[in-house]
Amino acid sequence: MTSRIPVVTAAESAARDRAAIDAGTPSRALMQRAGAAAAAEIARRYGDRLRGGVAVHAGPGNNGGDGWVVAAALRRWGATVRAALHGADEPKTDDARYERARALADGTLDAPTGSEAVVVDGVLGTGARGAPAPFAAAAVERMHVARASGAVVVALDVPTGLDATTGENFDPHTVRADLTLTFGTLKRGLLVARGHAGTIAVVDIGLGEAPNDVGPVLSGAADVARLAPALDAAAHKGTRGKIAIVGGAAGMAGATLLSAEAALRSGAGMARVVVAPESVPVAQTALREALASPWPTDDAALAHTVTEWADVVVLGPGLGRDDAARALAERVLAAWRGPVVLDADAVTMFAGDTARLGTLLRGRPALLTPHPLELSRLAGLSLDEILARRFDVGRELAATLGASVLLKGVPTVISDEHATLVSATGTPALATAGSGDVLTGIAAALLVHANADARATERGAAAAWIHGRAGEIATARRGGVRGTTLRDVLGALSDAWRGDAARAPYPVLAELPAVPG
Ligand SMILES: NC(=O)C1=CN([C@@H]2O[C@H](COP(=O)(O)OP(=O)(O)OC[C@H]3O[C@@H](n4cnc5c(N)ncnc54)[C@H](OP(=O)(O)O)[C@@H]3O)[C@@H](O)[C@H]2O)[C@@H](O)CC1
Ligand SMILES: Nc1ncnc2c1ncn2[C@@H]1O[C@H](COP(=O)(O)OP(=O)(O)O)[C@@H](O)[C@H]1O
Ligand SMILES: [K+]
Repeated sequence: MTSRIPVVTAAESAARDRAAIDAGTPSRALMQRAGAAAAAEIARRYGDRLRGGVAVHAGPGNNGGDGWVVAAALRRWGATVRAALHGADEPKTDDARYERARALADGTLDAPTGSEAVVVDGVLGTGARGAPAPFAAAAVERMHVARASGAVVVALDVPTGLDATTGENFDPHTVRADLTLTFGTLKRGLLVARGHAGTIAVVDIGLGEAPNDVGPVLSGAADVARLAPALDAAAHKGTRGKIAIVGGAAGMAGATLLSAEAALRSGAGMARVVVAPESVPVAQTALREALASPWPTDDAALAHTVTEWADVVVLGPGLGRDDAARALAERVLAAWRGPVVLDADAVTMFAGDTARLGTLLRGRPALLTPHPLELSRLAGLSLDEILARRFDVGRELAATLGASVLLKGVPTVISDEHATLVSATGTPALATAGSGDVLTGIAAALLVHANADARATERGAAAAWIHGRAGEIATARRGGVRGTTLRDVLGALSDAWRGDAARAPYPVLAELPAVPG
């Protein structure tokens, strides 16, 4: 059973299939495993609905082949199955032709009527190129109509009309699935286009252990549990770690406070916000658990409030980007040589100056947590380029900086020279101002609290996972995204840390919930 779940492009997916075939598993066996596992998952999840009939829409390639295996299996198990082949009179691959013939050997399959309670999308998978041709667009339209009248739509491998590599969609010619059963690997596009994929389940088809390369792999609850051990029974506030958060220009103290509270709710023993003098009184009143100090004006104050006090320093929340802020950031980074998290303004202020930032950061655990616009400014690349290369761009920059780069978004990608981790938890409830500050605080706590040999990249990935999971829990409690605030997310951190998310049984290797609107 695979433990590392690679997050792949369409080409990488095909290459992994080919490697398994070259290693001795016939392609037909892979197709049969994919189809059989998909049929079993459909029966397990939608057993009650099977009485309402199943429609299978098959395309001309191997994605259609998977569909014929599903059709045959569900019919054997007693469901009324109807099926249609789209785009050809005969499937175009040997395996798909064989599986269609096998499905029809049990008796003809009528064409779908549109009244079936379960619809299976086997029209296009990883072999799709560009916008769906008219035959595929017509099949997608039929699936939209069925879903609008109450059917559940299950996509095999990838929803038709979704680019498996980029997540680009061709709406209205892209399937909106309730469930996507994806085979052996997790396709990048599914993580970008969560709204189209529905629940995503990665199903084992026996491709074998993933190659141990630097390609992206999915982070999950098990990784967090492995990384962050329980707190010591004899812990005191000193051993639980002290986090100094430097930021909070006038009117922006809240950013540091959100970080501080998130750090305290993630295991840290003490948090100190180091803010503009006028922000000190408000910080003290707003978060009684935190210490508050003004920005240091001399070395003694810097030592007292930051360098000789902290275990981890966060730089950036609400810091501002003027000359004074840059001077403060340089002073802190030069005097403090321990673990740092750089966020927001502290990232942006080094725009076009990555060499200087690399000099300041090298030789210690360092995590940058930019959102795509911040990374675009820092790296001097367009926002479109960052988004198009979101799975790779952080690794390249990390090499220049000697630091880990956590690129926020849907999904979040955390990388250094040696590894790329992908965290795919969260809901749009997190898309509000201050959300990044909460993540920063969690990450800071994890720079103290984690197994000693864990790299900053792994700690950052765990932080992103916890942040997103807290967002999911808060959203579920509020019954939707609207009405959920960061206060709810902070309140859900304790449950996120318990990590008790139910795990789907084998052959599901990983499951990502449908994202609520
Ligand atoms: N490889 C394996 O061992 C395994 C693969 N598996 C399964 O196979 C899937 C990949 O199969 P695949 O490579 O046959 O591609 P697939 O997605 O069926 O599409 C190709 C067909 O669609 C056509 N087509 C292309 N673009 C189009 C468009 N825009 N609009 C309309 N048509 C378009 C294209 O036409 P052509 O370019 O040839 O003219 C061709 O006929 C994969 O997702 C998984 O489900 C599993 O069984 C596990 C083992
Ligand atoms: N739709 C979404 N689904 C999941 N996570 C999201 C979504 N929108 C935002 N997030 C997460 O919320 C955080 C937002 O951070 P950021 O953009 O820095 O916000 P801010 O600067 O306002 O604090 C990131 O961790 C991001 O991944
Ligand atoms: K499909």
